[in-house]
Amino acid sequence: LSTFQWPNPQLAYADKMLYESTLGLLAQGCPPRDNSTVPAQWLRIAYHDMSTHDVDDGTGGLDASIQFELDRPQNIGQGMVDSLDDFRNFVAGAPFLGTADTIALGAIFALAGCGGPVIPFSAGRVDATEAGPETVPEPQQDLASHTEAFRRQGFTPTEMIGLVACGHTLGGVRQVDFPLVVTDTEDFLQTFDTTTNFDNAVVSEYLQNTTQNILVVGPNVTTRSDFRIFSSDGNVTMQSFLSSDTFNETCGNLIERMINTVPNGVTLTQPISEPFDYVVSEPLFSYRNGTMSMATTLRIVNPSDNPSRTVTMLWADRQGSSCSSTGCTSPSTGFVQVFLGLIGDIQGLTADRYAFNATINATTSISKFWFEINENDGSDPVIVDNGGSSFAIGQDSVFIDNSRSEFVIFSSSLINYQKVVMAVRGDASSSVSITTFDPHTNTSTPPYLPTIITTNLQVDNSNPAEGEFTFFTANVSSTVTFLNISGNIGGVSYTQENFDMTVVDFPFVSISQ
Ligand code: HEM
Repeated sequence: LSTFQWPNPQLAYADKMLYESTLGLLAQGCPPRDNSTVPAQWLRIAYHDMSTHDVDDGTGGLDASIQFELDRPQNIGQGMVDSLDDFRNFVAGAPFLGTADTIALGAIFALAGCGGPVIPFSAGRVDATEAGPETVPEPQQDLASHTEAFRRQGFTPTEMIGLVACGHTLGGVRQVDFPLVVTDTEDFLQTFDTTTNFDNAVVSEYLQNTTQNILVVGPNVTTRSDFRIFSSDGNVTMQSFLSSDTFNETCGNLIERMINTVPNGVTLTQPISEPFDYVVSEPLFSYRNGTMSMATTLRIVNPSDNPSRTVTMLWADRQGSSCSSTGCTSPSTGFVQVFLGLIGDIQGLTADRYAFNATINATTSISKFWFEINENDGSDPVIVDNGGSSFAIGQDSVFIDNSRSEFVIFSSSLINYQKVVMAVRGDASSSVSITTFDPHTNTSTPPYLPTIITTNLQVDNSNPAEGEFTFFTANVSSTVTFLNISGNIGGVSYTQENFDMTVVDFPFVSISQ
């Protein structure tokens, strides 16, 4: 079983972006853009970003420093900006999954979208805050410079041949950006091979001398860098790539290493090569009239087609008094099919997401929950209990009230925001603050840097105190993805880290203005 110990917001979110973000769909079918293809642009930016790595001192690598390097001739091209726009528009960044991780995801989707190998995804890259060295190889440089550049990036001369052939199976060279390479001004883009897909045509056409690859046969001999690299070992490596299995396997391995090349000290997560079997979403609490409710969901991968299946949430209270030893139970309120995106489609995987909305006595509350999946066919029910420890609710004294909070929309403009209402088990002398992570900056050009703001909440006059609870509030941007909560009630501190705002279900409130 592919699983992890909950809570692990980083692994859960990495799985979600790999399997449930819409980014992959932009690469599906290897679609055209700017005379090239979307995946070609995504693969090129991944290589250029990684090119800053230096094995000798362990600096640079895939770190999104490309965002600060776009004015360099080596990084010229509309594809760079378009790719960064795709990444920010189709993957909502998180404190533990930033632009560098998204560039890595882009490379994975690029290969998969064009029929190439599926490579595993590890998250955990750290976004740079400044430019790296100017170390992207350029076509006019000689073989010795390229061999040294790849050595510094961590690749042998043979791996250099592989990496360049694997990269140059997609896309081509644009005339406007490289007029000294593509001299015919009628030629918008000179593709590296005659197929759009990720395949070894770049190799076979080169070996058959039919290639139109401008970096092999271009009019400018100085910029025939692919020729110099491909032929550097007497074509031995290129010959081996005539086997598409060898080509695909080598490319998968080399590009996986390429996207996992990070500065020393950066630790990547375990590689995700299949969706986690059971993923639980952020529990969402509400309090009203002496009763708490908790909504959550459970994603189940590859469920059999069984209409008799029942999925039940069970939980234990905080004192052990109101629930029997087997726990309180709440049946699923329904399920939806989850589309596991480009990669799930290739892997032939499906998933269902079961929803729960448990009604909980606010005084006895909840300490942990777990699930039972019963196929009702005589087989033993499956217990999903986080490896035996259940899914623990750390504290129930300070929580975002999902039904009192609001998603506020001004009908006259595009501006909207979220009114966060925090339920605090204490009086108005309590204090509570949130630190919000918003992956969006107010700029329309890279670098796209996150905004992190700490806000003290105020007593919410529109939600008067009720039962043991006082309500506090603050408005946050509509694009906040995660937040940390820190409260103090009568001198006792309560915290919750990485509350997932991307799954909240705040009621919509429209304000006409
Ligand atoms: C000596 C090494 C390399 C040189 C000199 C080189 C040079 C170039 C040049 C001049 C272009 C044209 C860019 C444009 O017009 O937008 C290009 C495109 C491209 N390169 Fe490389 N490259 C090298 C290595 C790599 C590697 C290692 C990869 C990835 C593994 C890669 C992936 C790509 C891709 C996918 C494109 C097509 C981009 C598009 O069509 O939008 N390149 N390369």
